[in-house]
Amino acid sequence: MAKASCRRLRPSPNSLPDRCRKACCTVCGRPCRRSSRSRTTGGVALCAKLSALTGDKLVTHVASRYGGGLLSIYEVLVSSHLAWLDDVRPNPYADQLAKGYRRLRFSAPLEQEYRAYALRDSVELKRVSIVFALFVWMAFLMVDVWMISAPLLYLLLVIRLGVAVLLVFCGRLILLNRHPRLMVPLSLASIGAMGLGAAAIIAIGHGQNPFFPYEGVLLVCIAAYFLVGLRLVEALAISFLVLLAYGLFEWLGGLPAERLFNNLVFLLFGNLIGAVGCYLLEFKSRQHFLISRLMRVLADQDSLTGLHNRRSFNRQLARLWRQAQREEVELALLLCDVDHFKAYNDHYGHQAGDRALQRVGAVLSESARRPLDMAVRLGGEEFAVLLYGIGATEAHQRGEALRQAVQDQQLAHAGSSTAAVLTISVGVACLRPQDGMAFDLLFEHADRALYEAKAFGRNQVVT
Ligand SMILES: Nc1nc2c(ncn2[C@@H]2O[C@H](COP(=O)(O)OP(=O)(O)OP(=O)(O)O)[C@@H](O)[C@H]2O)c(=O)[nH]1
Repeated sequence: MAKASCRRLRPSPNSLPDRCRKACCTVCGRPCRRSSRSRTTGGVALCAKLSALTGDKLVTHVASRYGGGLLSIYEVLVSSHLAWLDDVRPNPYADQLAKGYRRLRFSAPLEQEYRAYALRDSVELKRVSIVFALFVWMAFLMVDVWMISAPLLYLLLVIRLGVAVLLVFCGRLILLNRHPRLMVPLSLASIGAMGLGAAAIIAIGHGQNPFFPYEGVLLVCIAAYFLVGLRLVEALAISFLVLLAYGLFEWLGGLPAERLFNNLVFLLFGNLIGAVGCYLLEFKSRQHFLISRLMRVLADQDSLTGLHNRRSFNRQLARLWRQAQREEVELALLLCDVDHFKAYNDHYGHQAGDRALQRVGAVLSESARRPLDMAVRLGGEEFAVLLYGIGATEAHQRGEALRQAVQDQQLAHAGSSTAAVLTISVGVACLRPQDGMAFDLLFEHADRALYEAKAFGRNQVVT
């Protein structure tokens, strides 16, 4: 029944009611394996038969059986490889991976982050390339001397040396890397200068020697696609400008139309190959960025609550300890332990226990919203909140607010001898880091306070 209405309502899968979405494969419309949740969050639903196939077999099957275009095959392959992403969402990197980026563009904040990453990632490439470019540019001087004679040669030498001076200027700034924002404009200026210079030299050279090689223009374009770490759109723009200049200069220089046409066709196809390669490189670079960032987040995150895990906490505590010492401010640590949690598990079951921990985690995460604060699940039913630049009195108040907020969640706890609802005990410690003081001390103080809070009857804050 669901399948029949589904077929009738096609071709707009997104307008289908949830039951129908759940029932239909994106490719063939047959009942699928994946849930409506994963379908609506960007994954591609697959019928049982398609899900059983992998790799080449899957492509062949889709293409031959259903006549699907390149787009469908791409979606089927990408979605089947990234099906695991549903387990770690919501997360901006996972969301973007699942959504795709065929147009080589992420959503706004991620796009900025990627560009900064790509810039840092390509600094070394840019440095090597600019030196290499200068070397090759000057090596072509031999071709000029060999194929062109004076007085035209002098004009070529002026252009070649002029471009070389510009390359040295840009190269120096690129090697120093004092102004990261200038790296892309400097790369574009270097490529542009070489492209326009080469186009002018070739057009002038053809005036005297029709065999003067024009392929140097293509070398410059290939450098734009592969050697300077430009994004595809930047490489395409500068290459287009270089080709335009080449066509214009040759036309002004009087190159026969048939030869100009042949040369341009060759250069265009060379650029096409470069652009496809550059697209694939950028696609992979973006994928690497998303996956590596996602892995970093997952490695530092507690999978149940989404809070920081112990590893992330240890690293951050050591870092903040040093910073607090430099800035001469206090660090506060609130150690929180859920009261009678074993009894909660025993009474309501492990799944309910997990949900309760998630609720406690959400309350804690609300209390650590400033950039240098952090909420952590240390393990089991033990949590911590690290607060930067906060004194003992305020830290105690924050602990009390936390305890109250957890109690206000009103999670019934029939197995507790402390209260009718789930509660936490909080141990608070506050220290101003000094020379020779280890950050373990903060932890020890908070642990002792927590022990006292438990010993004095639980559901309370001890500083
Ligand atoms: N549901 C669930 N339970 C967990 C998890 N991690 C640890 N636990 C349970 O948490 C319980 C902790 O028990 P205890 O260490 O005895 O602490 P408690 O019962 O809270 O006693 P007090 O701290 O003295 O109030 C154990 O039963 C663990 O199985 C988890 O991820 N999910």
